[in-house]
Amino acid sequence: MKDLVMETRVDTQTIKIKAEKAQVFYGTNHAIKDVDVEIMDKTVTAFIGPSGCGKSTFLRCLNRMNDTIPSCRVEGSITLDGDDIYDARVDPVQLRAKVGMVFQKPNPFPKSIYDNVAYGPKIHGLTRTKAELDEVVESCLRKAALWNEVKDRLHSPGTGLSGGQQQRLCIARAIATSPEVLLMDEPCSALDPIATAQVEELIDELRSQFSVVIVTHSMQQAARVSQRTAFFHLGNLVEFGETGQIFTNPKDPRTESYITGRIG
Ligand SMILES: Nc1ncnc2c1ncn2[C@@H]1O[C@H](COP(=O)(O)OP(=O)(O)OP(=O)(O)O)[C@@H](O)[C@H]1O
Repeated sequence: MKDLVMETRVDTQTIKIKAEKAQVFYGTNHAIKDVDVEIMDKTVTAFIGPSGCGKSTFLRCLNRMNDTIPSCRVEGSITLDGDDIYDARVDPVQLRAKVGMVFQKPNPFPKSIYDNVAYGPKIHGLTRTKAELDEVVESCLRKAALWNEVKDRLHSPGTGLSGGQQQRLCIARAIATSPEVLLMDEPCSALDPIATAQVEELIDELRSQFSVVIVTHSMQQAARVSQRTAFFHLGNLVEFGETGQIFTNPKDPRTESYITGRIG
């Protein structure tokens, strides 16, 4: 594992998201227990841990995606730039423009490539003219490393692209609202190794602009893309620190068992 860990340093100390004593229940199932986490700006944070440990549940708390699950209840405090995201005055749609999300399975809208990216800026009124919107679409497709492959077919359906291209289109769509944080739930699990490498490269570029939080089953991927890693086990956050330390010198025996393949 050691040789895979990138020696990148966390180059900012600004906290974007802070969770304190976060709890999540699905009915009586206590899925997340007392989690305290600080997500730093311009940093990639990886959530790792065995299946069912609560990584996706906790990720979805960070932009209130769990609001859409009727049995789900969130307690504790989660703030973005110091403001409580669960405050009654917070509009979840506005929150999700600031804290965007990319899912495991690429899910482009049944619209053109152009309209997939233009959708967010349009509904949030971020551009005034067609020319401005064209610029945003082009710049997001470029940032998502997709422009050259689609520039001649912007009005073809997004669903007609390959899986890897569709995932990069979903990333372009997510960054079109200029988010401050991008949540990615196993974004490469449906992709082949080449498309995975392209998305990983993209993640590294995106962190110059905002925070990225990625759930991954691949410890190699966590080691390659993240600067900080959180290890979850049975709904608890067991250990959270710099990725190099977690993979080479874990403090908790449960983390060590997981990264050496003894649990999970
Ligand atoms: N929509 C849901 N409704 C009810 N229970 C859920 C729901 N989603 C997750 N859970 C439960 O919450 C717990 C944590 O699941 P979660 O999917 O967050 O784990 P995970 O670590 O992301 O797992 P995986 O790696 O397999 O995706 C599990 O007990 C799961 O059954």
